[in-house]
Amino acid sequence: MTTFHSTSSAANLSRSDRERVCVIGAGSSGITAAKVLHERGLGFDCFELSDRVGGNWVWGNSNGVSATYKSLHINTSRSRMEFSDFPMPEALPNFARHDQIAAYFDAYVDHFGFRDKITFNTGVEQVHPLPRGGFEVRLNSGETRFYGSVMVANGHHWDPRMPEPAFPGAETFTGEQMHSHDYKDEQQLVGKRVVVLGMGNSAMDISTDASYHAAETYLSHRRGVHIIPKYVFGKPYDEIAGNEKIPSWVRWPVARLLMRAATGPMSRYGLQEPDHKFAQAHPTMSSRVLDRLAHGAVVPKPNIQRFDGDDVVFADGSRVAADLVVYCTGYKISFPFFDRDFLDPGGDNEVRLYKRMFHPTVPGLFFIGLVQPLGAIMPISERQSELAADHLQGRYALPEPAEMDAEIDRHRKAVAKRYVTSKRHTIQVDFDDYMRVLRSEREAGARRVTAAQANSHRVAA
Ligand SMILES: NC(=O)C1=CN([C@@H]2O[C@H](COP(=O)(O)OP(=O)(O)OC[C@H]3O[C@@H](n4cnc5c(N)ncnc54)[C@H](OP(=O)(O)O)[C@@H]3O)[C@@H](O)[C@H]2O)C=CC1
Repeated sequence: MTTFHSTSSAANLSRSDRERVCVIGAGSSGITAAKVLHERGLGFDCFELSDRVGGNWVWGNSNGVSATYKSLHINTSRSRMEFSDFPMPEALPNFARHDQIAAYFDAYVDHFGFRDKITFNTGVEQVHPLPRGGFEVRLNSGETRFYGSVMVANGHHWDPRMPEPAFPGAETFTGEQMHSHDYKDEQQLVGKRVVVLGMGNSAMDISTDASYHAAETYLSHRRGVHIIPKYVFGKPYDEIAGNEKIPSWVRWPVARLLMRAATGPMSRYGLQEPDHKFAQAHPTMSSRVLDRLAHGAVVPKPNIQRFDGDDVVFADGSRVAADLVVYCTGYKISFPFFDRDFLDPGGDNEVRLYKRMFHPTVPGLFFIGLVQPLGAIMPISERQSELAADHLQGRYALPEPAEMDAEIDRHRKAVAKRYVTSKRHTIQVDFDDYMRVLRSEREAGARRVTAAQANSHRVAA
């Protein structure tokens, strides 16, 4: 990673600039960061492209980048996704719909009273770390401001990843091709012969929608996954052994047995058997797709091999005529406001961050919610925001750069060992384990503060 040097002449920030934080985005992670800063009495501005909070969860969001579709229901249960100090209303279903979640986020902002700190309809266009510390931030209004710290919460499910390279014949395929990000409602599927590609949660939802509205639905996949039903033995699946006190070596073997009992092998549904164990991939959750496969309303197919006129040809040589191919092939991590030679996850989705949130060489640059958990992101963003705020208030100290680098390397090795090799897993974390890591890191950082204070007293004496 290269170190960026700003061209700005504003090398020194005023004291009030230095104490101020810029929060990028008012989605689920941005509002969490803003709420913590607000409660701690720290000065900040939060910038949001849209005219409202909620980011990805706002269907038809005016920011133009929400991935939400009309039928979307979250796949983490109410008790596991709610903020620690703001319970989700009990009247909500266990797996809430997008508009219920967006309303919950709206209510959170009003409950804690920081809406006036969010500047709506305003994008952050550029962030330059300054050589002597702090950041120059340019807004799409043309205004430039200076901040001591930046909390990046721009999300990582908005920049579509198309198959790379494109399948042979894609340029002459006579049907329509689109990414799941452009799927908004069932009208786009009505009466069509649809091929859905992928085995993540977008593919499950869209193939299920298609099975009710399209003429034919095919689910094409290059790798099998363990599809998890939303309820297992009458309980939301994520409540079973979901507790940060339970280590993952206990949690996952138990979960594996339960899931195996609940669904049986994936080949019974005509799908490929996974080449990995349960919890070695980002979880794919859907009770409904299993039914639709069992009903023959969704027809499983191997990966797309090529296109031929209006035919989609699959890896096993079978072919179907199709009107629409929906690529549910995931997302790129993108920071359009950073110079590429400063920070660019590129096509590989790789970002080197200490404890998945601290830039190791640029003080004051924090990333909130830049993880893909086996679980919900909101409680994680909350804990990350508390840690960043502790750091800003001098209650949490980072270790030396070499130690941060070593931790990042260790983490990358562990991710490579634990998860299936895929660009979708570069920022994967195990929810309960990571929550525990953040808790113990908070304590470790507090001890570093005490040690540094003791040291400086010794030097002064
Ligand atoms: N209901 C909900 O709450 C929903 C949540 N989500 C979340 O949004 C995020 C994004 O999900 P999603 O959009 O499904 O994307 P994912 O990244 O999770 O999944 C992408 C899928 O596409 C496959 N793929 C990628 N590239 C290719 C290729 N070139 N050829 C063939 N297959 C390919 C991947 O296979 P491989 O594994 O081999 O790389 C994987 O099966 C996830 O965190 C998900 O949980 C999404 C939809 C609904």
